[in-house]
Amino acid sequence: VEIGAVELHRIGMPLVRPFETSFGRQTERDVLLVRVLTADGGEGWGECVAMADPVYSSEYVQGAAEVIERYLAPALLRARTVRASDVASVLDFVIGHRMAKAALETAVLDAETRAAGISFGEYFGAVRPEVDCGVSVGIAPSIDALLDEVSGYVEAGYRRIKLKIKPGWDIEPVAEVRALLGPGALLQVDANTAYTAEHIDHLRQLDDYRLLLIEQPFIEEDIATHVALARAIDTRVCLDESITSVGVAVDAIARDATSVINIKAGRVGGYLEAVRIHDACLDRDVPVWCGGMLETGVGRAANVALAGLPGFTLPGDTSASDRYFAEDLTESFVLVEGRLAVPTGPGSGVTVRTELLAEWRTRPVELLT
Ligand SMILES: O=C(O)CCC(=O)N[C@@H](C(=O)O)c1ccccc1
Repeated sequence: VEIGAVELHRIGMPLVRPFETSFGRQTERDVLLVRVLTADGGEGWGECVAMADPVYSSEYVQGAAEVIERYLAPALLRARTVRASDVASVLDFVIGHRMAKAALETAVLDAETRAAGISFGEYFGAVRPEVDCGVSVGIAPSIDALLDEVSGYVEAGYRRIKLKIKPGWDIEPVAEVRALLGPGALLQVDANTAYTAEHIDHLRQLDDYRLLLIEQPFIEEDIATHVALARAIDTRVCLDESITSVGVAVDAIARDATSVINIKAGRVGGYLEAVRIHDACLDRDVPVWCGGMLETGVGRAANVALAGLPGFTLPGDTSASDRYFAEDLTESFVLVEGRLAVPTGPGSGVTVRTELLAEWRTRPVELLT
């Protein structure tokens, strides 16, 4: 596509309930959206998944907006005519800033596929018309509150429960939820790097609860301790924050640090790298699932399309819109028998509701040409 201009949109969306993890408590999303305008009047949208503060990764929304304004959008505008598959190389003079780059690449991909009349699912190689959905459950104020929230999600039909854990909130919540769900239900935990090597013996207790996996117990850079844990426990070790590219994924698998991977397009620089990680994992019989970053329908649509690929054999954090938002920025994603349908329309297949964009805006639109 020929890039005419890039717009940065910033909106605030309250969460229907606080979302607590080992790195903090969130009550709203500060969302940065990128809109690419093509010379022939087309458009494409991309959602930046960076959080308001650099507590999950080093990226944060205001930083992403600035690196797009100052470096990434000018480079894309200078390149003028690009395919989505060119964007990573146009932007690779900037080190890191993967979530910012992913938003731009996705906007170009959306514009390109809309113009070509093909869906993200077709472009990525999705093989299923709908995907099994899991749900991520935050750290709760009490065990009773946790069990209430989990019961609601079971009622809603979610096919997998993921519990956030941290030292002091792990074995008991897992034991109580396992008792509530029964022995066969799909259950996993996510530590978001909250543990250290000293906790390996403690984490061994998780083997009593038939978990699908334990996600990212240690810090992003510490592959060796994930290897030590994988040797010490039966529960599969899954990486999230550590996996920033296909090269890192292949290395972590080769070192037996992980045997299942959470793929988040924003974390790895975009959906094209996400598909490359999927393909590498498929070749190595490593199952993958689609992670989430509380996306609006813009990012959610792309995640659901990605989750349609053959190697996504575990339910992802691809929840319905109402898991996080009273109202979505696009058409709502509604769970049907614990599944979401892969959008079939051109591009992402969803439409940004411009009246809500205007209503929820927290900053003036930035037009970059
Ligand atoms: O369902 C979702 O979109 C959220 C799933 C989830 O738990 N995301 C976590 C994570 O660590 O994977 C997260 C949330 C917010 C910010 C960073 C990470």
